[in-house]
Amino acid sequence: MADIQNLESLQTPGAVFFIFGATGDLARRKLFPAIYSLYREGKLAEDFAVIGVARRPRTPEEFRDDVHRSIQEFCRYKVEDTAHWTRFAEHFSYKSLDINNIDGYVELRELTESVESRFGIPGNRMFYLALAPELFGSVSFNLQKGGMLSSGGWHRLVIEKPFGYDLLSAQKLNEELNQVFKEEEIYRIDHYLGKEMVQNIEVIRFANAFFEPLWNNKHISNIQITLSETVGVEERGGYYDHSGALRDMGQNHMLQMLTMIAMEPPSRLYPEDIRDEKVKVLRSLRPYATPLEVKENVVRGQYTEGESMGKHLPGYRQEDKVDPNSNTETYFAAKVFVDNFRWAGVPFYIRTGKRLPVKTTEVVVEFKQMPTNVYLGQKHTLEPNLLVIRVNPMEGIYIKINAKKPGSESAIEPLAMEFCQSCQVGINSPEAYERLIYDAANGDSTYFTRWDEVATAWAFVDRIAAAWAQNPGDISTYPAGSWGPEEAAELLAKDGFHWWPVNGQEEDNVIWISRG
Ligand SMILES: NC(=O)C1=CN([C@@H]2O[C@H](COP(=O)(O)OP(=O)(O)OC[C@H]3O[C@@H](n4cnc5c(N)ncnc54)[C@H](OP(=O)(O)O)[C@@H]3O)[C@@H](O)[C@H]2O)C=CC1
Ligand SMILES: O=C1O[C@H](COP(=O)(O)O)[C@@H](O)[C@H](O)[C@H]1O
Repeated sequence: MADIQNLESLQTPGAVFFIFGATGDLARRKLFPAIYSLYREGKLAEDFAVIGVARRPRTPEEFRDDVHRSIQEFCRYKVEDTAHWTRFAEHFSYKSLDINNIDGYVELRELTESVESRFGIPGNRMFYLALAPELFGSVSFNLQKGGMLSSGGWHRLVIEKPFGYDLLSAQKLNEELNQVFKEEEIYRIDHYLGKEMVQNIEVIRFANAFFEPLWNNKHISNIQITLSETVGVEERGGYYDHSGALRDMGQNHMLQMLTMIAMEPPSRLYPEDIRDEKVKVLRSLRPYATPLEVKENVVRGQYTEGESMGKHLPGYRQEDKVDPNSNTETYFAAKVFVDNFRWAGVPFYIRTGKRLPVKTTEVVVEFKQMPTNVYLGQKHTLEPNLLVIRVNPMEGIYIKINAKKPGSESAIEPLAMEFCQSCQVGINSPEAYERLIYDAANGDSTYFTRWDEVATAWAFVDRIAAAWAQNPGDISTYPAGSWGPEEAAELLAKDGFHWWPVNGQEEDNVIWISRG
């Protein structure tokens, strides 16, 4: 394993990065731009190579043109210097190959060995599978059979979500992968774990003496996690209609964020120590015992036609490649409990959905009210204190406190003290995929999901999915461009809470003090 204490100063070790699915959407929008950003920042050593693999024929020049276009469109750095571009692009090769056909792997091995000898790469190979999950098993088996795993260096498999459709299919997939790769060689991507502010949750919690003593059920009344999107299903209707919001966002990104908020401090910052703490949280999630409990605690919804920013939006059932009678949820909200000493009795409210009014990822930690309100006589109700962690698109944190209105005798007003990281750091903030590719190349698995995390998350989610499957038509609707079904507000109202506004849509009465 790399010396993870010194990662910030490391260049990646010499390696070949294989991108299986190199003609696909993920490679174009995320992977090529991430590799280019790492190169621009000097984080990739010169002894690297990228081999793109997919069925479509491409000459090396055509492939490099694809990469160039993707960078110009999606990367935070643009290509400006031709000589610099040529030096970067010469590291890229392409192999047209049907993953299921073993014959092509002989040529792939020959190409790999010639590239390794040209750039002096010591046999380290990282296989990034930007492919449909049905192909994961076949490709890993054929990599072994085709002699791609017998070079002298390390071999790592990076795989995209979804990791299975439920616990059973995930177990089957994992068994297939384990026939070829050891657990420590498998890097399961959850790109939310690569986001700056998701990683910052750990620092905010474990590097600030005034949060940790309050971070428990004695002082926190509830926690809200929102992952809202304005987009619909775009071109991914075929995949999404089979998946739905619970599997697409809930099983992975939402529960991973919850673990970062709820985990105990690890004794050391080694990957396995952190992952041990995260899996303990997942094991402590209170399972819904009956379909009735699911109904009472989990809201599901599907968007109908609506409007956003003056634009008419179609309903989900009218989207491309979606069944016109589909009951797939495009929204869910849930009340979740973490049954351990720290969190007993504190509800975690989580929600995600497509076609909501704003794109945002935010965590709101709401603190308990003061034991008594000494200002009640002066007719002041006190707002609860909040800590808000903004993950996306705004990055930063703010705390909301009550303060005396300057100049008045007794008026109290809520005051938000904000650090806006995205305002300060802006364009230099690394994209999630940059960080994750960099970490995988350096052998740091901290921000990848371990098998027991994936399995435990599926076990929790499967109960919800099974209850829904008993009554598929029992789904609420919400107009596209709204905040989801009304039942989601009732979920909190029953407990005396409400969803706090997100993404800068704060209440008018708050005074802002910002740095950034
Ligand atoms: N796109 C995104 O934003 C995200 C995607 N993901 C996941 O990433 C993975 C890839 O997604 P995405 O890029 O959108 O998918 P695409 O459908 O756009 O791309 C799939 C790629 O797989 C290649 N491919 C398909 N079958 C074969 C085969 N038999 N042999 C060789 N290559 C093959 C295709 O190339 P060709 O047709 O030339 O063979 C293409 O390059 C999926 O698991 C998805 O769930 C996860 C999060 C976000
Ligand atoms: O994994 C996924 O994430 C995206 C949202 O990611 P973000 O980084 O833009 O917040 C979501 O649109 C997609 O459906 C899902 O598969």
